[in-house]
Amino acid sequence: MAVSSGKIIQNVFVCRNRQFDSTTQFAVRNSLPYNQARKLLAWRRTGFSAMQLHTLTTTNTDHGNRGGFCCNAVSASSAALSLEKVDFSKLQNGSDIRGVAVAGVEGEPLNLNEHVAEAIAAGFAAWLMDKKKADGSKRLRVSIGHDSRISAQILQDAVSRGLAGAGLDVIQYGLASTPAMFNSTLSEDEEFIFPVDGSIMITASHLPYNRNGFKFFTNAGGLGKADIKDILERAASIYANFSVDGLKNSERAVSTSVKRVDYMSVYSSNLVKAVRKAAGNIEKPLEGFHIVVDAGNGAGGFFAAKVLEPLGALTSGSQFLEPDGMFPNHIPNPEDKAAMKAITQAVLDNQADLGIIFDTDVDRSAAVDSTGREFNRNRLIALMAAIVLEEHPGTTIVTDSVTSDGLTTFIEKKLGGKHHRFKRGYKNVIDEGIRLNSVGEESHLAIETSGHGALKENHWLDDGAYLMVKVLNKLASARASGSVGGSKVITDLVEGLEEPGISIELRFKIDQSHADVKGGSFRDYGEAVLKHLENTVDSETKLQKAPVNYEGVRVSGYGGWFLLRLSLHDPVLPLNIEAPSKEDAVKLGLAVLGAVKNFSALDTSALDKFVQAS
Ligand SMILES: O=P(O)(O)OC[C@H]1O[C@H](O)[C@H](O)[C@@H](O)[C@@H]1O
Repeated sequence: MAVSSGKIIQNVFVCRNRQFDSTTQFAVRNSLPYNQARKLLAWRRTGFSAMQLHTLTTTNTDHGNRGGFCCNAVSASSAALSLEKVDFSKLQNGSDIRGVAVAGVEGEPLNLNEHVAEAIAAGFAAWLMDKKKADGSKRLRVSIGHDSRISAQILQDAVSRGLAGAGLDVIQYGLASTPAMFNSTLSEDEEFIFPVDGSIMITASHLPYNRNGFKFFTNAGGLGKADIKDILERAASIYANFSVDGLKNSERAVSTSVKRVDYMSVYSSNLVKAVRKAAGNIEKPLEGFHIVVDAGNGAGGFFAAKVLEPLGALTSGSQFLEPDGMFPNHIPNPEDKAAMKAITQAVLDNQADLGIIFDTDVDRSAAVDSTGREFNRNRLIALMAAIVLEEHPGTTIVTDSVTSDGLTTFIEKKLGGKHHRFKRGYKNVIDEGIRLNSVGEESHLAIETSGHGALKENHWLDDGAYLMVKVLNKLASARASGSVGGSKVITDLVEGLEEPGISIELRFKIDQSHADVKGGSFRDYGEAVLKHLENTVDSETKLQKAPVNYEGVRVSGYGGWFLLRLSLHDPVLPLNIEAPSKEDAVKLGLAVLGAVKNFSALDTSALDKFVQAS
């Protein structure tokens, strides 16, 4: 694909958002299709401009940057600004920022409005200038992209103001994937103004429509927890110095430093080139394959038109490619049962060779073979491990903690690799892959059951689209070597993977208002539960603690295993059980229940129900 189809589109004027009056709202709402009208209602309390609504609807109907671009403009109505007290530290979610960006959901007050977003962007700008030791002789540049959320536009404008106000150049990519944003810090093309010094993706992954957030990148990768904390602290002091008058009056001179580029075309064309190269420079290596894509109305719809079709694949029957931040069809999440059912049905209905599904911001993916067999969670890891171990015999595969025993046997006995089961959390898994290499242990793949997977060859970037490119390479090379169509080559790669009869995850909430927790931290309480469970297991002859374990308490018994651990972010103890049968799973469940029953701030009702239903 010719890169020149992208290019710089235009300078963008980024104004502060204004609330428009109810007559205008009514007029605009009545001119909208049903979905957009619902979005407008959701937005009433947050305030946004008529032009932004125009942008929103254009984005929604003009999927995947297929050539249409729209420009923000200054709206005319009066400002309605307020600066509420915000606890910035609450916006940290591990190595991401997440918050409530749309008001109206009970119990979920808005804490990520445009002013907060502007302060966070200014905080990132300050952090980046320190990091890059910018001395003012060169303007730093930052790219901004977003997924399909209804708050995307307002946050993109606010972030642009925060960056440009700090003296940085801003390049907006519009609807984009998270991995593409990281990529823009790495690849080079001055004509398209990249590499950028930093990048911001506006996304809350698969969370409900009212949430949003940010992920940050430099060419060293995604920012970690400590950097996010630093940025939020800087943002809090910047915000403390905002004043209503200052915000009203300072339409800062940012218009010259904000531009738009169709970067997704560049990124997609690189994926196309990668598949062509792997297939021996064949122009259409997927000719004859029928592949359906389910983007769940997130940002992944580009994959059908901009990757699969140029490679020759038929994509009819693909679904939910249009961005729609209300996610009306299913949650864009390859771990979600309804989402996997939807893509499986599409594969079967269309008699397709393969199905591909992405999460909202395309850093996660899963596949479905032509028989309707799902390749997510452990099976996706087995598939990727098989592909990577063919290329790098003996390499270590790093995974999260909830992977199955059968996967270890498969990687080690069948594929001849090493399985390093580490902690939950994509950043933990990726950082561990990088660390292993730095201490001399070769690792080429770090992957989570959630569908986040990163390859060393791809800069350790967790890219759902790139994982699927590796799968496409297998299809293409099978075709090149004369095999007939279909996805048998994929199915065969996981042959021999032992799968449990039953696999469940139950999540026990810790009641933070309970007298046993009050005043203390839920983490301490959770740790106490885990310690007690560990002691109980030690005295149980039928249960054995995993000899090597990095997170929580993992125990084998009754032909299966369980893992109880603290959630990375929430006051929750997730319990995973896998066993040959329901009966065995219940025995494991009862062992857990027996150990934790006296912790009355822990809600184990889901486990009670599970063991009683046996
Ligand atoms: O610990 P949990 O609550 O199960 O959450 C764990 C998950 O948290 C986030 O969503 C991360 O992006 C995932 O990489 C991680 O797997």
